[in-house]
Amino acid sequence: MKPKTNDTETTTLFQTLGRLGPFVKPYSGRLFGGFLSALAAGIVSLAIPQVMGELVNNVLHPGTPVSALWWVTAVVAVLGVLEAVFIYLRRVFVITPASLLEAEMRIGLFKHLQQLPVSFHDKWASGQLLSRSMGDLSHTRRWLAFGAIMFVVSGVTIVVGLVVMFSSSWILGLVYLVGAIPIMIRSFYFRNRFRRVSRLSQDQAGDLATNVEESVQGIRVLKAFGRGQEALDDFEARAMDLRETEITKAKTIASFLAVIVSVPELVLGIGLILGTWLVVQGELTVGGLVAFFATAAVLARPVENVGMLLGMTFATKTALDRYFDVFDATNTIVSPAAITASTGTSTASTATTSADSATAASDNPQLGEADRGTEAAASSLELENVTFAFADAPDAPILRSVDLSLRPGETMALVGPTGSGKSALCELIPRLYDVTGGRVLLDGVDVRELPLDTVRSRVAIAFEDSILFSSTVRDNVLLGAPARTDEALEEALNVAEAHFAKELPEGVDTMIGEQGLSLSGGQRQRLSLARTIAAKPSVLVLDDPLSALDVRTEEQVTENLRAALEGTTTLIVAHRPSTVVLADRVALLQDGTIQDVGTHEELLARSAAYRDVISSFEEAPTMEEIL
Ligand SMILES: Nc1ncnc2c1ncn2[C@@H]1O[C@H](COP(=O)(O)OP(=O)(O)OP(=O)(O)O)[C@@H](O)[C@H]1O
Repeated sequence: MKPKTNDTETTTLFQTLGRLGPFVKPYSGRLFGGFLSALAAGIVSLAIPQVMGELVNNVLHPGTPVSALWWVTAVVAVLGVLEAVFIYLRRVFVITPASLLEAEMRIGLFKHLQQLPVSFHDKWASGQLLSRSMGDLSHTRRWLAFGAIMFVVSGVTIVVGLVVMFSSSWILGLVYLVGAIPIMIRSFYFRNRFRRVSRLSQDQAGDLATNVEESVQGIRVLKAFGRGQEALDDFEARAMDLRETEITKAKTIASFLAVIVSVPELVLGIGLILGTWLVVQGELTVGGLVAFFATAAVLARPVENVGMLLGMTFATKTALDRYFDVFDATNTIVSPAAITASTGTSTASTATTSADSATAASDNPQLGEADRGTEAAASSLELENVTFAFADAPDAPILRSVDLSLRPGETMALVGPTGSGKSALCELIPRLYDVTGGRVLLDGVDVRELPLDTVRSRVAIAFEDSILFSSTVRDNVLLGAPARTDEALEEALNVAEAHFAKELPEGVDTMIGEQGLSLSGGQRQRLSLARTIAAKPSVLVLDDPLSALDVRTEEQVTENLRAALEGTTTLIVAHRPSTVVLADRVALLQDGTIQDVGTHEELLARSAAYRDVISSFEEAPTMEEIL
């Protein structure tokens, strides 16, 4: 089960929000402009009650000329318009930076996800990554564009409003301030509760996204096995869990709002009684009392907003924690620092850096040359005492003391029982995983000591599960090709026996993949193989990429490969005797280690284990055919 949640809180609110600093810095000018506009709008709204107090004290009495009334009204109207203008300016200032920041953080996360090793993706559910790069960042944008600024402005408005109240009557100001005590106590409990429930809801939303993704991807299986109802029940249970959490969240906010709204109302009632008494005692003017109430009315909105904004701020902290959970995941498969610096590849340092081997790589003209864009000569490939264990099972190595040596241009078949670690071995070569012991050597140099770009351009791998992207046949096949020419495309399609691509409605420009034409398993495999061939690697790793082809086509493809990739070092996982026969040598992988290496005939003659594996092959030919 992939980890989905991280309930442990390791950072405070300010630490998490502080991490937005570098992202916000380029836009600090505009955001500050937005803050000033919002502040100005708050201050102007507070000035209106003062003008009204003036109106009551100095204008509204018998004998005042009507022109004075007009004058005061005009001032109030101008202040109202000014407030509206400042609110408009706040939006204008913040909308661009907030949306740009959201886009940049999203792109940054995607880039990081691309760089993170396969072992990271083994552990993380895709729905969690989706919700973190979409929903959580939208939340952050909304908070930055509105929540953060309004939170500060509301706070400032409340403080300024209190000062104004104190200046007209310290007793009334004190009553209003005392009312803040239950609000502060409630805020404390609200903060803790809301933080937990908000994290739970965002994690559950991620799980739900995973569920939708898996159900859509596996729709055929669900339908074929009549398991639609179970899938629906499972989805419904998760959706209802999320609903429960959302309700708890809403109740948490509602109970906080109940305090935050009712306490000021209560304070206002007490203020009315006290204020009237103060007016009767001659200690407060009627205008002062009116100004107090008008100020309290202006403050009602910011006080009410503080609850909602506090909730939004904590939800944003959770969203950012979830974002940084992924963003902070360290990339363990990187280029050595010394070579990175000279090639300009942007990666972190690596534990496997060695100055000697960096020199070895740059001294070796074959390995030191630029990567994509050149057709590489064959390389030798060696696995030297290799041990490998997956990160989630470090004490149960899949591969132990594996020694294997392929000469430049040699084709070696790798056979072994299912689950013996053939795919794991293949994935060590282009560093999709790193060995946990021993070394993988390309032309005598440890792959961990070569720039990652070099390794990935020298080694091309085709998987059994052929992944095609929503794009044209041309783009899919030429994905890693040094030359994106028609000739390269034609050659790759021919070798992979993928002539069908030219017969598609729009030929090689037909859209395929999830958003395009559906292809059969064998067609997908052939295009995936063509993609590997078009990459013109010096080491070709074929992890059973022909399994969906019929025997004749597979034989044809294997023959084509031998002719077209003459001089390319090839390691091919084989499940059919026809593939094995065409290889120069065969390696038998069993119980996590290489048991024997030799020609097909040699192994047949001397290895009972090999004969067992061969006879278990689905399409096992007769002994006469084999010999
Ligand atoms: N991410 C992972 N974490 C832990 N164990 C894994 C992981 N991926 C694969 N395994 C286990 O490693 C072992 C070797 O798997 P691998 O896919 O390399 O076998 P294989 O020889 O290619 O099998 P097949 O012939 O069926 O394709 C299996 O027992 C598998 O369950």
